Order: sequence, then C-alpha cells, then structure tokens
Amino acid sequence: MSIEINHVSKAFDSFQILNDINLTIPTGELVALLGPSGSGKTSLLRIVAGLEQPDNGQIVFHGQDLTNAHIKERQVGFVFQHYALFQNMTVFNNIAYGLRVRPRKIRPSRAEIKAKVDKLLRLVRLEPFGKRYPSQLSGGQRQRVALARALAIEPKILLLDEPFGALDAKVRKELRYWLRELHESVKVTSIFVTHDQEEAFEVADRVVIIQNGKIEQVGTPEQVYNHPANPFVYDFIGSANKFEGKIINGTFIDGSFETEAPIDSNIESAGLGFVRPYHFVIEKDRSGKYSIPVQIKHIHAVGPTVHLEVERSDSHNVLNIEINWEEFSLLNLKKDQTIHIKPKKVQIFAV
Ligand SMILES: Nc1ncnc2c1ncn2[C@@H]1O[C@H](COP(=O)(O)OP(=O)(O)OP(=O)(O)O)[C@@H](O)[C@H]1O
Repeated sequence: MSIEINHVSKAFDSFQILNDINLTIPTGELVALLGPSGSGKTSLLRIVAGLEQPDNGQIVFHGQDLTNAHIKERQVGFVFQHYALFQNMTVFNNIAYGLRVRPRKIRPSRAEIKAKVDKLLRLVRLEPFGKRYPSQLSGGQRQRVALARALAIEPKILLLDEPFGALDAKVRKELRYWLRELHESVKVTSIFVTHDQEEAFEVADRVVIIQNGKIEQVGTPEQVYNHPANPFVYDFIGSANKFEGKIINGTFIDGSFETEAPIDSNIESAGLGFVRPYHFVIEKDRSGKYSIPVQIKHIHAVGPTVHLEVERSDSHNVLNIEINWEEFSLLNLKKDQTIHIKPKKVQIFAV
C-alpha cells in the first residue's frame, strides 16, 4: 500500500506546525522522518494515521483519498515510544487482542488466532515468552511485543513513533538491526519517526529531514549524508565543523582560511563552510592559505580514533578533528602544540 501526502498543512492556535508537506512513499518502503524536537514529525504521523485532521491537503493510500476517513478505515498499525501493553494480559493475549475484538463475522477462529500469534511470537523472537506478563519482560522485549501486536491485525501501513526512544543505547542498536530484518520479511509500508540520525540512517530505505514543519531533504541515507541539500541538513546529520565567512569570486574566505567555493555567482555573498571532523589533514608546518593554524586544546585518545579539540589561532573558534591512532602516534601530537590543519573536503553554501 503506497502513501501519498499531498500539500499537507496544519496549524495549532495560529502556530504553523506543518507547512505544505509533499511526500510519496511507495509500497513496502520504510521511511524515517528525522528532525529535531518539535519539528512536526509526530504531527505528520498522526495525520497519516487519521488521529488528526490536516487544515489543507490530502492523505492518499494506494490511490484512494482517505483524508476524511476514520482511523479504523485506514488499517494502520502503531507502535509508540511508551506503548502501553495490557499489564493484566499475557504476551500471547496482548498480541491476540486486536483479532479477538473484531466483530464476530470477521473474527478468526481460536485455532487461527493461536496459529497467528505463535507465528508472530516466532517473528519477533519471543516464542518462550507467550505466557509471561509485560512486567516480566525487558524494555526491548516489550517493544517487540508491541510490534507483534501492531502486526497481528495485518496492517496495510505501520507507523512507528520513536519506538526505541525509551531504551538504552545497546538495546536500541540491537533492535535497529532486528527491525530492518523484520521489515525485509513483512515488507509493510512503514513510517518511522526518530530524532536519532544514526538510527534513521541504519534502518530506513529513505530518510526525510524535517525542520519547523517543512521538508528540508528526502533521499537515501547515502544521498542525504554525502550530499546534504543545505546548511541545516549538513549540521543536523553527524558532527560538522562550521566556518562562517564570505564568498568572493569563487573563493570562500573565513579569517586566514581560504578555499575554493564552486558556486555559480560573481556576486559577493555570505557563506557557510562545513567540514566533517575526519576530513582534515594535519601538518606540522603551514603549507599555504588552505591550511589553518590551530592550537591543540584537548586530546581524547581512547579507541581506534583519536579526537582532538583545537582552537584556531585567528578567530579562536574551536574545531573538532578525528584522526586514526597510527597517524596520531606518527605525528607525536601533544596538548598545547600548534599545528596546521587542511580540510580535505569542504562543503560551501551561499547564505
Ligand atoms: N495538540 C496540540 N496543540 C498545540 N500544539 C501542538 C499540539 N500537538 C503538537 N503541537 C506543537 O506542534 C509542534 C510539533 O510537534 P510534534 O510533536 O509534531 O513534533 P516532533 O517533531 O514529533 O517532536 P518530538 O521529537 O519532540 O516528539 C510543537 O511545537 C508542539 O508543541
């Protein structure tokens, strides 16, 4: 079942929280909505689900306009961050619930329900836990029950709102792989809301970056990471060092630092440059205007990557640099030492 979100806008008390959102999700795709807190991700999900009405625009499922359709007609499955499982029901009964409450005419038989719940327990790898109660499970196991419960009704669309948000980092990571595998096997069109970029990039087929109720970029994780459309996206995904300066005749200038700015304009404009922490070459002596003199303020040398915090000698801005352990040992770097750093890859935007 494909999803089309056409020109969707929504305001609460004259505060515009979604602004002309357009997005098409083909059948079977897993899309992550990624954005800072308050950017409108949950509101968009609620509009797709039918829990909220848009002020303008349409929600179309597989060619059918369901903008005004009741949530029940949309056949969506939900998983939320704190999905309240029924505490007084076993895992088995929690998963069976959505099937048992169906009207008699379309309710499966007891044997069918059992077969289905057993299959779902296998799918979410919780076969031995059917008789347990939610309080006897870990947080990660509970979220897997919540997913099995959402899938039991065979939803046409699965909506996940920060489903792993309340879990610790290690469990989150395990569940990401697991969700990816699960999605490969059930292939239900899914929208996954998160503010964790690593999670979005690992799980999703495509990532939608949202800020202030507007879509900033849509693309595969590779497209978004390697070709951020604008300064917001660059800054938001992964750590980045920011340079603020001017673009004059194809050159970006920030203090004593200069680099080429491949921007089609002869007009002087303000510019922003971004460099990922691992895109620097370290030199002991300055090799030209493309290199920046800095002083090492802090060295964090645990693990295979060494993190350096350095301060620019001209502007005193702090930059973060990552180099591998071999290079670090070879250069014999020390705190307070002055070195020169040369960006290998700079992304410049005219602003
Ligand atoms: N029912 C409501 N009434 C008024 N304002 C609301 C309502 N629901 C959401 N908002 C506002 O809309 C904006 C977007 O909220 P939303 O929950 O969609 O953001 P989000 O991106 O999901 O954030 P988070 O990551 O923190 O969950 C916020 O400023 C929020 O305060």
